[in-house]
Amino acid sequence: MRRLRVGTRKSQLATTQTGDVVAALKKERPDLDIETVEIVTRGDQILDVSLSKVGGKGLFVSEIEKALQEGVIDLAVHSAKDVPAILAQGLVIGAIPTREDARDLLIVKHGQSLLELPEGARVGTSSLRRRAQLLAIRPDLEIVSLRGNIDTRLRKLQDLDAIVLAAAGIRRMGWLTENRVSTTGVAYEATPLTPFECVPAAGQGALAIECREQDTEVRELLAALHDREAARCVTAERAFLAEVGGSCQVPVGAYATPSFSRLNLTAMLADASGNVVLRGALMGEDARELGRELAARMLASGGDRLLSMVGEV
Ligand SMILES: NCc1[nH]cc(CCC(=O)O)c1CC(=O)O
Repeated sequence: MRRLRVGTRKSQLATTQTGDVVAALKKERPDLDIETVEIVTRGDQILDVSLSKVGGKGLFVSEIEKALQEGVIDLAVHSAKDVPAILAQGLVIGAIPTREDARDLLIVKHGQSLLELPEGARVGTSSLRRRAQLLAIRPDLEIVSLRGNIDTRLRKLQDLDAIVLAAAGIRRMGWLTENRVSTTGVAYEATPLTPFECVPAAGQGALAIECREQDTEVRELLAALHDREAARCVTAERAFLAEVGGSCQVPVGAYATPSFSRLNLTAMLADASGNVVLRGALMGEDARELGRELAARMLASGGDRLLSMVGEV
């Protein structure tokens, strides 16, 4: 086996996640020579503009995909929710490891729940999906744009009443114990938002390891890290996303859970103000088909009009 080069973004979360995957690979194959290659993406460089304005989450992934295509790296570890619905030419998701908590976490400065936050409280998030769903429950909130890595965002809570982050990232960093988020010098109370309050983003909480389609050696190696159940759920969610044409310019959520041999998929489409939140749920056997079918039904029952309004917000 040749030497393996693993690509990662440079953020603390990305390098931690990549470190976990590299450790798992080394355990599987102690003989491998594995090198980590840090790649600075445009998404990491442009921090002063909201993602929905600069072209979406693909910005975190496209440079890394190029490095894969060119053979500069052999595999890349992504947060599954940052991976666009359609991959670059010649690339595949070689493995989806066991999923972490998929929920969003409301992290509050003074320990209240979403319903207890004071009138007009300032809540930081740049995600249109989170914004719409928070405003649907609490229209009085002032949603403040918040970008940067999760460590940066946690620091910005200093000037706000609450922020929303994915539970998975905080947990993987080792900063979440019970309902408490603590990192250097700060500790805050946190409450998970249920998927009924806030449908998570497609793939949230899961990692996606991308590689070249033709690279059978790497694909065989990655099969050892694959979690079939997590992959089925993420596949259904991503099929929904692909069908609605979603990037993070659209408030869209999709979350699947296994239910015996079937999957239960819940999805959400909204306008950015949270005035209209369309939810749907469907069960099915085939993950891809389920995602497509729920998307088709929700688009047909008003979702298509919601999506066409998004540019106007
Ligand atoms: N877009 C940034 C991003 N990509 C993945 C995660 C969290 C970890 C995950 O969902 O696996 C985050 C931060 C956040 O939304 O809080």
